[in-house]
Amino acid sequence: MNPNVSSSSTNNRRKTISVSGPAKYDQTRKRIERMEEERNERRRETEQKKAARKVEQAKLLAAGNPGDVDFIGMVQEWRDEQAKMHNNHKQPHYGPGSTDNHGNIIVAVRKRPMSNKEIQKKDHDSISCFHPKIWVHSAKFKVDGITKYLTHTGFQFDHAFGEDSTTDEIYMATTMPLLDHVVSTQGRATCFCYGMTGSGKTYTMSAIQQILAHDLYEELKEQGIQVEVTLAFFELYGGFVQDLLHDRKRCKLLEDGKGEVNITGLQEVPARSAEDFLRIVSAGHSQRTTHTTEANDSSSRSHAICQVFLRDPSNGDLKGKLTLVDLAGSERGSDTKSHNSLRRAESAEINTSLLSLKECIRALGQKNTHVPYRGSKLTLILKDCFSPDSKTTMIATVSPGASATDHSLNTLRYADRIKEQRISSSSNKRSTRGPASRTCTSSGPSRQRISRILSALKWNPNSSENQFDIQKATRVEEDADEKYIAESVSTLSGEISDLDDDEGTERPIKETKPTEREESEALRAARELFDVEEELRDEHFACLQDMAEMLQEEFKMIQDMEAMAQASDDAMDNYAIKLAEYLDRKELLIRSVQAKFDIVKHHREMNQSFTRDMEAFVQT
Ligand SMILES: Nc1ncnc2c1ncn2[C@@H]1O[C@H](COP(=O)(O)OP(=O)(O)OP(=O)(O)O)[C@@H](O)[C@H]1O
Repeated sequence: MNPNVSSSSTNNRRKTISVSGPAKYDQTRKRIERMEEERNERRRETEQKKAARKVEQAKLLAAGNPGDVDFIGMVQEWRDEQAKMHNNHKQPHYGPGSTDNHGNIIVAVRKRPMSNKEIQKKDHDSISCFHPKIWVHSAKFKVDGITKYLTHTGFQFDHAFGEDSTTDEIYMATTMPLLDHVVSTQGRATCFCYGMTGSGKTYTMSAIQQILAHDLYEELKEQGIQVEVTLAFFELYGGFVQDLLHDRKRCKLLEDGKGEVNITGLQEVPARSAEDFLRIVSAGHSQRTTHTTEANDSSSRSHAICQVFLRDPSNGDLKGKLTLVDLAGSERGSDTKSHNSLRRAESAEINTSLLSLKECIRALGQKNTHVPYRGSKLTLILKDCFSPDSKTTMIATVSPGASATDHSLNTLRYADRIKEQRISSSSNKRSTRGPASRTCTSSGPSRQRISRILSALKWNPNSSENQFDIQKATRVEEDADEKYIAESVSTLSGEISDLDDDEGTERPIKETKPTEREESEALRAARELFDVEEELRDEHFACLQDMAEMLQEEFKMIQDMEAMAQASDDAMDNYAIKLAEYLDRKELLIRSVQAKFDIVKHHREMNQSFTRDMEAFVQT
């Protein structure tokens, strides 16, 4: 025993030891017990999850959808969350009462249901539609290679239709406005269906044609318009125009001295009734060129163009023209690897024409005076569809399967680029909004017409789920004019006050203030420069994205070519065909950036001259 330590302190310490020893032990024991409990809890949870997963898997199997249960669960969870915030495409976004003003271009997307083939291949639905948005869910694995997660890429269009949407709804939102334009203004309008092969273009376009056939004659009768309806139906296949209504007779594409494009040999067929119309169109469809592709057993490898002419019965003068274009399915380079050289050349031509079409519609949306319609035969044929007073609808169709997400993303990006430009151009033109947009906002189909088309829909008008109410719609139609005027006045005053605010910050010295007109012109030039610079940046960015994508595909193409070189003498030929396609696409992309760059250059020069004038003004 240490003599320096008193017995009392030793006792105290003993006491402490004897107290803290069992307490500490107790604590440790409790912690171990808690850990064990937690582990058991985790095990129970895992077991429960496994059991639930099994039940879920069995349910999916019974429902004929044996896809990846984890990804399906994640997508469902995400949808449940979103459903709280969004509506499906239930409300009318067309007709009387619609406040949508989509201008000259309407961009819509349609997702088709999963096909039996996809279900058998254990694919799962990876696209969610909540009008006007659509999301593509990409299934990913973390670096550990086990943990699954999803990425969600969203797009917004004028209309987004899910697998439950009927073609009647799609018709009313996308094609009916075109028919109205053609019938009531004797104008021109075009409806395109675009998407990857097997995504539902032909399905959608055929159904639109069915409804259109009835609506057209009813509409002409209702409005008391006397015209002769004639149809031309042809396909553009491998660069050749073939008349589908006359045994696929080859026609010549000619451009006369005035720049008018004519298809010589193409014959119009009179369609005196809806039944006539349908019979002719169905005969045309049966003549289309189809082949089996990786993605579709019966893939249309041509662009099918159905032209509906309204002609003056006395002299044949054109009184309106509606063009319906079922575009050939887009395929990516990697999809064409198992094709022979002819099929690959076919795909290359299709892709080039689709790229060129995108550039033309974008130019139209931007109200560009130069539309690059010479980029392909397709756009050359459709030259008159790109006139400034024409209306255009683009329906992008997507397949829902997870195995098609890359394609779906491509399709949506394509459609988005068209819309993106349209939005920026319409916002540029905000201050010039006038009577033209008034027609779109306030006038719509008659009450009878809405009920006629609605009666074809599967909706029950009495159901509380259907927020479409004919009574209400008619009331809104009556109020629309007044509302339009009020809206216009308030928008205009908003714009004027915006301008005033900006001008306030620009005024440096009171005495040297330029006149109001000169100042607002300088401001407008500055705003326009800002807008076009932004457009150039967007264009450049999108071009780089496309180029980066192409770069990857080209690397793959070279690898494929090298691998094939040992097996086939065709390898170099195929490589050359694909390379030509890539070079064409790049040229188009560069041209579109160059065009934007030239516009910016022009605006910068204008702006500098304004600045010089303003400085000179200040100095005097
Ligand atoms: N909305 C839909 N509802 C039900 N089935 C659909 C729908 N859309 C497409 N399908 C079916 O999917 C298959 C492929 O459709 P479709 O032939 O229209 O595709 P596509 O895009 O025209 O293909 P391609 O470009 O290869 O010709 C068809 O069997 C069609 O019946």
